[in-house]
Amino acid sequence: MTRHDAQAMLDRAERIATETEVQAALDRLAAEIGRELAGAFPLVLAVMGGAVVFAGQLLPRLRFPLEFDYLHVTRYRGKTQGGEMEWRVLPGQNVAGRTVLVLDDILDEGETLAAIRDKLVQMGAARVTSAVLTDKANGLAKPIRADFVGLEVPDRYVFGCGMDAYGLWRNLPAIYALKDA
Ligand SMILES: O=P(O)(O)OC[C@H]1O[C@H](OP(=O)(O)OP(=O)(O)O)[C@H](O)[C@@H]1O
Ligand code: HPA
Repeated sequence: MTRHDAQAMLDRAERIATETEVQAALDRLAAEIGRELAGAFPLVLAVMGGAVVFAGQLLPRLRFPLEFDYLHVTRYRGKTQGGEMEWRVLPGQNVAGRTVLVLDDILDEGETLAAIRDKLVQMGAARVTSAVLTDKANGLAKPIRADFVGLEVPDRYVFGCGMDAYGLWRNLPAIYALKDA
C-alpha cells in the first residue's frame, strides 16, 4: 500500500473513539488495575506488537511496583481475518510463581489471549490477569474474558492506538473503524 492509499483509508474510516475518550479509558483502567494488583508486585507482559501504544501509555499511570516484559504472538499478520497462531517470542521463564498482567490492544475472537493464558499457566504463573484497551462486541462466546477493559468497540475492523489495518496506522491516538469492514 502506498502513502496515498494509507491516507485514503484513513479519510474513508469512521472515528469511533476520540483521543480524549481513549485517555479517559486509560485513566479509569489504571485506577481499576491499581485497586486489584497494587500489592501483588505483578509481572506486566505486553503482547507485541499491538500492545505497544497501550503499554506505553498505561505503564506511567500504574503507580506501584511491577516488572515489565513482553511476548510476541500473532495470528492476523496484516490481514483482517485471524489465522494460525504464530509464537515469535515466548514469555520468559520469570513468569513462574508470579501474578501476571497481560496487556493487549484488542480482544476480538479471544483466541490470542486464551492461548497466552494457557501458555503462562503451563509455565507456572501463579495468577494470570489481563487488560485490553478494547473489547470487540462481536457476540461471540469468547474463550476468555479480560479482567480489565478500556473501551468496547463495534463488530468492525478497528485500528489506531496500536491496532493496525493492513499493517498501518498503529500510531493514531484515536480509534477508527474501516469503512467497508
Ligand atoms: O482475539 P483475537 O481474534 O485472537 O485477536 C486479537 C489479537 O489480534 C491482534 O494481533 P495480531 O495477530 O494482529 O498481531 P499484532 O499484535 O502484530 O497486530 C491483537 O494485537 C491481538 O493480539
Ligand atoms: O479489529 C481489529 N483491528 C486490529 N487488529 C485486530 N486484531 C484482531 N481484531 C482486530
